[in-house]
Amino acid sequence: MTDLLGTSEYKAIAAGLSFPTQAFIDGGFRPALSGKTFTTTNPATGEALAEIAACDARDVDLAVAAARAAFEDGRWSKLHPGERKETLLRLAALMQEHARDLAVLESLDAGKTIFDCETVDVPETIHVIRWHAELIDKIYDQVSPASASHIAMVVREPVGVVGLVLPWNFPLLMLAWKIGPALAAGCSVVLKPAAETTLSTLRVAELAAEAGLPAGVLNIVTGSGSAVGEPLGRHPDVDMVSFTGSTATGRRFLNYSADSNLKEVVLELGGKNPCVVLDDAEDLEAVAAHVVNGAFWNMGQNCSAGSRLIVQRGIRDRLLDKVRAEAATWLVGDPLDPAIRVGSLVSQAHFDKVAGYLEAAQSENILFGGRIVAPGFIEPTVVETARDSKLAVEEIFGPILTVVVVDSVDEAIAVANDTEYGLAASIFSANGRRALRGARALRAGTVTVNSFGEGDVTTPFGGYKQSGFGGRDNSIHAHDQYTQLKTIWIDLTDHAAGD
Ligand SMILES: NC(=O)C1=CN([C@@H]2O[C@H](COP(=O)(O)OP(=O)(O)OC[C@H]3O[C@@H](n4cnc5c(N)ncnc54)[C@H](O)[C@@H]3O)[C@@H](O)[C@H]2O)C=CC1
Ligand code: BAL
Repeated sequence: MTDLLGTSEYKAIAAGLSFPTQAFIDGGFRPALSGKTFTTTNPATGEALAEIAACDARDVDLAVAAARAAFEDGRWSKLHPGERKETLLRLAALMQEHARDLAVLESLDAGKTIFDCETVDVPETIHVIRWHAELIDKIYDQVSPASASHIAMVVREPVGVVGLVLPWNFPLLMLAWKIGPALAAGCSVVLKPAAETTLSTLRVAELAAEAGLPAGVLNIVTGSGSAVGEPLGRHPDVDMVSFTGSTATGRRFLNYSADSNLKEVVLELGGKNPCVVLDDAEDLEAVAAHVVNGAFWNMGQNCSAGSRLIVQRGIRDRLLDKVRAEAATWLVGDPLDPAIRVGSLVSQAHFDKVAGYLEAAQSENILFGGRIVAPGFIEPTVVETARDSKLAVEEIFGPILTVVVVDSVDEAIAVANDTEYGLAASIFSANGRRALRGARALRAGTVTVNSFGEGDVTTPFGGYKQSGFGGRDNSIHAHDQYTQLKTIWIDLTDHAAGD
């Protein structure tokens, strides 16, 4: 467990941080070709943090060309997997060396709590990079069950130049989920961070160069979705795109692919994830802790947030008492105070969106919270509502938990599945068979039983329905995104000898 510092010590670190602000292309930092920049701010204070290169399609072209050259000459793609592993392990070690600075940078740029950055985001990011590095020299190719006169091999090859487009809610962790398997597999990367949260990504690029990652293998193009994300999605020399973000933008990437070179597309999208608590659930304090963590962790800005509590009537009152008591312990405030669990929403625009839902909640049955604490800061809010209300149906991506009361297990499952999304779900019951039947019936990529979570790096993560498309992040299955299967069929017949 990380030893946390005091707020004043974190503020001192923040004041002394230095980090790159330009795009990282072909092994070096450079301004946007247009010379333009955009301002990134600390959403908790509104203060400007840095001016960052505002790239456009011409910078994307440069980055893709650098990535293609690196891929084709094999400076990374053709290395022995063990050599790629060593470089990625050096990167992980450098990130560990600079873990505290990375945590503070992440907190400043995203409004995330230093508690989460120190205890989850940064350590988990390092773990994920290490895990994929360690995996890559332990994956074997296959030989098929062909006849004695043939050998048929099924080999994995890196897919080529990959475009990775990141969201702002877990900037470092999503970076690791994507570059970990992509680089381990031997791909070259052109990565676009979310404009709101670019700084930690650029710092990792700097560390990757220090770790010995060859030039051109990891390129970071900074800027907006329309100026950088779209040209990357449409680029004819990008072989695949892996995207995490909203369902609306994910849909665009399918169009970009269809309109350009039919690049492969993997989408990890939104969610409105049900947390089902049945009448026979036990240890309601623990259940409430999971419910509150699921709903309010990272200010609810989590695609797998357990944002819909579906509770059986018989347990409603007792559970909600515990939920209220637990939510009251989640203090809202300065993200650099390690006692704080709810920091700032990521941006003014996102705050405005969530505040709109909070406004809608005022005409419902608010059971806890319901207030704006300060610009950017919304207190954890629990609101009972009809199953088909806007609050219960739409992805809010903020600290607002809806509660829907049901009368039976069947109704609970039906309400849980009555959504266009299917990313994650939880079910709480002391009856093992009932819980497992529920887990099988819930239409979601990850279902947790008697807990909230999204698994770890060892288990695949991705969605059913409009929560996902084309592949999975995490686990050995993440490597399927970044590799092609090639069949090599060898005829052993010696025609000259007649056998
Ligand atoms: N599934 C998830 O993890 C996330 C879901 N969201 C949801 O999306 C909502 C909107 O947030 P946004 O930041 O606007 O998400 P977004 O999906 O638009 O942004 C994600 C990434 O896509 C890029 N992008 C945006 N427009 C693009 C375009 N036209 N072409 C190519 N790339 C583009 C962005 O710059 C960013 O890097 C949130 O309120 C939340 O509901 C947001 C972030 C993460
Ligand atoms: N929870 C990890 C994936 C995401 O929220 O974007």
